[in-house]
Amino acid sequence: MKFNIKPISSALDTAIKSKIGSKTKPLGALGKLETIAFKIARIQQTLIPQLQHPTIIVFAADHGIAKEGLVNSYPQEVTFQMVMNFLSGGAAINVFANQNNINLKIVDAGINYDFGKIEGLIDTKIAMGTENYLLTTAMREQQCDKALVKGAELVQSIFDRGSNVVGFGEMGIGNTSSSALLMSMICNISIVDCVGNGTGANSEQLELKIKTLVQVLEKHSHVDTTNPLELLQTFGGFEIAQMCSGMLKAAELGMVILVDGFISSAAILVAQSINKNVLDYAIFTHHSDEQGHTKMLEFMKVEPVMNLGMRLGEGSGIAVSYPIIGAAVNFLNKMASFESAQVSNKVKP
Ligand SMILES: O=C(O)c1ccc[n+]([C@@H]2O[C@H](COP(=O)([O-])O)[C@@H](O)[C@H]2O)c1
Ligand SMILES: Cc1cc2nc[nH]c2cc1C
Repeated sequence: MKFNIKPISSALDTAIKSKIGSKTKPLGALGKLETIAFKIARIQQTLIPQLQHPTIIVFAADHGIAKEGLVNSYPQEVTFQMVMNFLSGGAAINVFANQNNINLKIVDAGINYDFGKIEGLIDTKIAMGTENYLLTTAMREQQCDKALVKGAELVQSIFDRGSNVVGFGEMGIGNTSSSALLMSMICNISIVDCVGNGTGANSEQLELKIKTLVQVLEKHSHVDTTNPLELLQTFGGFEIAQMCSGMLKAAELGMVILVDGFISSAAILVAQSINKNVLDYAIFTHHSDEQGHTKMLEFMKVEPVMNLGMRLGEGSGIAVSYPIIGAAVNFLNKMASFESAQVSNKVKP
């Protein structure tokens, strides 16, 4: 798949900065809100940006490795059980998305469960979960390609329905392990520094998780670390692959991309090694408590909107931070300027 992501033009940068500077506040006093407003105005190439039809997509999939219980605290079934919970409106993401009027889409990217015909679940299923990467690659090449196509198509359909801001959330028992492996390979950071507690591993479980992932890396020691698609195929998950291509498509369409926690960030980590420009379109909504997230964010040289010590996934960080992002757009559009409000902007020399 090819993505044609335009680097963002800097033609409006001075005008946007000057509009932010003209507002009735001391220079820089809105802190990070100013950075967010600047970024969104830049993505949309306008001085009056709008957030239209915000949508969070929750990509859910299973991981072969999780059947063994070597890297995960909760059983694999929790993936489909939580998807049922999403569909009946009882999960954290339902509560926060409703609170902030965000559209929610739940996607079966490859869950190890047959849902039959079920209302509200989008079917982009590639298989009943990935293979166990202790034994073979997580995906076959065609499966990885198919996942990339489906993720991009889904984002295109959301754009076609009038959305210009899209958040990427996920659910998948075992997916912090895939994310840590991808991070270790792409960032060239020891796996020990990429692995964290996931859903809540204790010290013994964490030790086993690290030991297992070291074995996985030994098994795949010949993988080409400069080839992001090979990495995705070897260590990825179907939800991570679909998020990755969805993000690249969103950037191609000029949408604002909202990134959630560790797994969502791992997806854009892969995406940015396919096309660096994707980062220009992305807002990292929160700093997850998952151990590896700090170094992953540092590697991409990005600063998240907030840190509430959350480590849930589902797109919950996106939904909770959304009012902050709305505030950034609102101040840029609605605050008076020194001139319009006739407030003196003369500071003492
Ligand atoms: O988003 C995060 O930063 C985050 C951090 C830790 C865990 N999670 C969620 O927990 C699940 C994966 O954890 P694990 O321990 O099974 O690999 C998956 O469903 C994620 O949504 C999510
Ligand atoms: C209960 C539960 C809810 C989740 N939501 C995202 N990942 C999750 C993992 C578990 C275990």
